[in-house]
Amino acid sequence: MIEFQQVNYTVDGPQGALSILNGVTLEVKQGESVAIIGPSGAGKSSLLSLAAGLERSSAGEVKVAGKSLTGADESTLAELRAEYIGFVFQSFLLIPELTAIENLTVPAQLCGHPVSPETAQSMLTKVGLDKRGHHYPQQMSGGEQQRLAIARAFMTNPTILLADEPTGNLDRANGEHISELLFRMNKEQGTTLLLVTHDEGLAKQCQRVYRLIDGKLEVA
Ligand SMILES: Nc1ncnc2c1ncn2[C@@H]1O[C@H](COP(=O)(O)OP(=O)(O)OP(=O)(O)O)[C@@H](O)[C@H]1O
Repeated sequence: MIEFQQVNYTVDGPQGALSILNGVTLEVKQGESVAIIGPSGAGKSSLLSLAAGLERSSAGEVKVAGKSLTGADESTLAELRAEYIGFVFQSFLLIPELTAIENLTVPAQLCGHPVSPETAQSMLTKVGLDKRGHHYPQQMSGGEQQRLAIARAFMTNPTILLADEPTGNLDRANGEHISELLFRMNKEQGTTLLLVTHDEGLAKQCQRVYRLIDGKLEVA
């Protein structure tokens, strides 16, 4: 479902070219769960961005659902994302002008997966935000915003969920609640999970764990 073949990723840093990924090869099959761990700045978020087609590899090939992202134009990448991918960003990327319910319904509509406010409300209940539907993101705590971002990623029943520190801002109880939700989706809907996490408990629940170090993946 997700394939990286000898992927390099280099960006322009203040002191010239900065190599972030250097020959990353990874295959995640449908329904698998894989965690990526590694030190801060190792390139974990960059790896997820490449898998989502939000960034482009400098060399090698990235494929999603058998389709190559390398050389694909922006509209093809947008279609692939809308069809297959849910993304939980480290910074949430909620829309400040929209209420919690609207943060679920509007992006789903824009991706061509319209959902009713009732469906959105039941997703809010699943993530423990049932009383927050009419609140705006700035009226919610960091952990609540994170749960809303996770609910948004689930709205379209994505084939692939890419999540960057999905339990990062949550206390233990809420973190466990969210990981339970992630793995329930993984089992019930066959969702392919690729997670970046510092949460050892979450990583251990995944079928495979890799460490990203010096631009390369090694089995953890
Ligand atoms: N577009 C860019 N331009 C310049 N530097 C970048 C760019 N994108 C990422 N970097 C740098 O690449 C490195 C890897 O960043 P990335 O966010 O992927 O790491 P990470 O492993 O997810 O870190 P963390 O665990 O702290 O979130 C960092 O040093 C970052 O500053």
